[in-house]
Amino acid sequence: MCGITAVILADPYGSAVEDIHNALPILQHRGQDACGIATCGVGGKFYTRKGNGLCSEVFKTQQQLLDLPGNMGIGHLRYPTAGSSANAEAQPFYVNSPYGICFAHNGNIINAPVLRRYLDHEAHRHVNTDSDSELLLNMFASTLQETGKFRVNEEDLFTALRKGIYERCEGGYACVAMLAGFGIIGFRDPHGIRPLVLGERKSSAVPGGTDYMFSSESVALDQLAFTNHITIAPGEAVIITKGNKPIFRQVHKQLNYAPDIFEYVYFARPDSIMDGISVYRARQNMGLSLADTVLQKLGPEVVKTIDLVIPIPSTSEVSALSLAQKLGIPYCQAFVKNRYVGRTFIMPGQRERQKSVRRKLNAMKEEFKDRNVLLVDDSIVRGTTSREIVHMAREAQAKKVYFASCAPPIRNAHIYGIDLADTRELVAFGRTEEEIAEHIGADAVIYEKLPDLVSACSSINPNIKEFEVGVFSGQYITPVAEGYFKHLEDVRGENSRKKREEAAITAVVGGIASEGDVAQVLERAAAANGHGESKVQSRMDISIHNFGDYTNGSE
Ligand SMILES: O=P(O)(O)OC[C@H]1O[C@H](OP(=O)(O)OP(=O)(O)O)[C@H](O)[C@@H]1O
Ligand SMILES: NC(=O)CC[C@H](N)C(=O)O
Ligand SMILES: [Mg+2]
Repeated sequence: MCGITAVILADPYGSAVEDIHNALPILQHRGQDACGIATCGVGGKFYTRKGNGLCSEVFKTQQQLLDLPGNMGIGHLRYPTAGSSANAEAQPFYVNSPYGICFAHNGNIINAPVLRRYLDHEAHRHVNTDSDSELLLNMFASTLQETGKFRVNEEDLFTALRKGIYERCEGGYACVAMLAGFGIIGFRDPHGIRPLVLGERKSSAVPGGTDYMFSSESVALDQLAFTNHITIAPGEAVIITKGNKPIFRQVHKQLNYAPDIFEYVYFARPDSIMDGISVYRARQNMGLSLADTVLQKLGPEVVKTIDLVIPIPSTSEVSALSLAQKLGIPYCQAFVKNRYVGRTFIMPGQRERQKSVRRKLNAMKEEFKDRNVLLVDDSIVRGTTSREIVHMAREAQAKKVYFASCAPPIRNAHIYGIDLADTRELVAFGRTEEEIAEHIGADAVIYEKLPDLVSACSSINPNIKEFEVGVFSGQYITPVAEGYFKHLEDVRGENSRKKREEAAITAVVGGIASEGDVAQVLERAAAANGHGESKVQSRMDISIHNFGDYTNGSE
């Protein structure tokens, strides 16, 4: 998941960067690695600022915003799922031909190697990075180029989207684009895997004029006073040109409407409505059904002995409260979160994630001491949080520690938006529930059942009958080409090799380690790469040598 937004103001002299810059922190939970804004000013000139870091780190001064003039623009927050986390892969991307296009993407393309080959061998376009988003942009640009026209119109754009993207690119995508001097575009994949919503606001400068904003989540529209939210349908594209009303077009026939259920579990903010489903209500429902499963699995006698239901801040708080209410057990926020530490799961690097759990959460000992506690989290993915948290509860002298997850066991890769090198990173991979409990140190682990999770969401909007649940079931909504998982592993392996080498060079140059040490550690790390537990050993070796955190998701 990443966060995307695009704005076009009715006022030709207005400044779109203000709204975009205000929207990005609201969507920050969708991507913490990189951030960027591109605007289009007088004469169709683009202005861009982007780079690695949070929004507040990339945009530090007022001048940096003043340097982005123009009444339309697009913004992006990145959580890398393809390519690397290099600065060069921060979005929006830009191509100068045809017409000048800026582009931002949320999602993951699963036939990237095919597209890359096509762009190189047949379309002869230069693709500068390993990002799948840059491929999408070039597929669009290359097809648009085929019109050979001096100036394009909306029809040409819809056709280029259909031929260049919908018919050739596979995976999950919600995108915004901006054509120099022309307008903005928003579109969504034919399954509606990734979200996109449009809102409008009365212009404060032009009587009768309307400003428009696309956003990954409705919460950004709410907070910036954009109303009349319209969910972009799967396979639908919307073009908004300067001073005009949006043109909606079903560019590709809607395949099965299957939003990614993980948006409701973890990605999205609770105060967003996605595909007509309130994330808050969906999480409440998850808590209610999980309460039933806890009762079934532990039995009423054990449940009676539980003193407290404790959420793992922040995402699980809504579900944990409804679970506690249903079981009639007191709810206690016994883990306190440091509000200045970001989301742990979407951080790059296992070492960073582990350190962050302890920096982010503190257990109030008085609440745990001599009590039986039921900890509730939205999901257990790598087990980084749950393992650490259970230890913290034990250190605080809890008696029994049960752990409940609002999502079922995750045993498969998430191919449309979670950065995982390989399924062996998943704590549930190849483990039974008992083994997972043992691994994280809990007395028992209770998981939501998949049909319960689906109905927690679909009961709110019965028009959405299907969800992308591949991460739980292994059955993905789009066909997955043979060799795709191997390709993912190779790309991530290659990235972490590069990072290892960079870290080693830095260590030698900085006098932290000798060349001999480095060679030895690199050799061991390379040999261990991809072989389960032995990776941990190599990671420890490297951290002993203080090379910094070179790991990028895959290790
Ligand atoms: O099993 P794991 O690999 O640890 O991943 C799952 C955890 O990561 C997420 O929390 P995160 O800290 O990212 O965000 P939050 O504050 O929104 O809960 C999620 O809410 C779980 O707590
Ligand atoms: N999380 C996302 O949506 C990522 C978008 C794109 N695949 C990237 O890695 O930059
Ligand atoms: Mg969490």
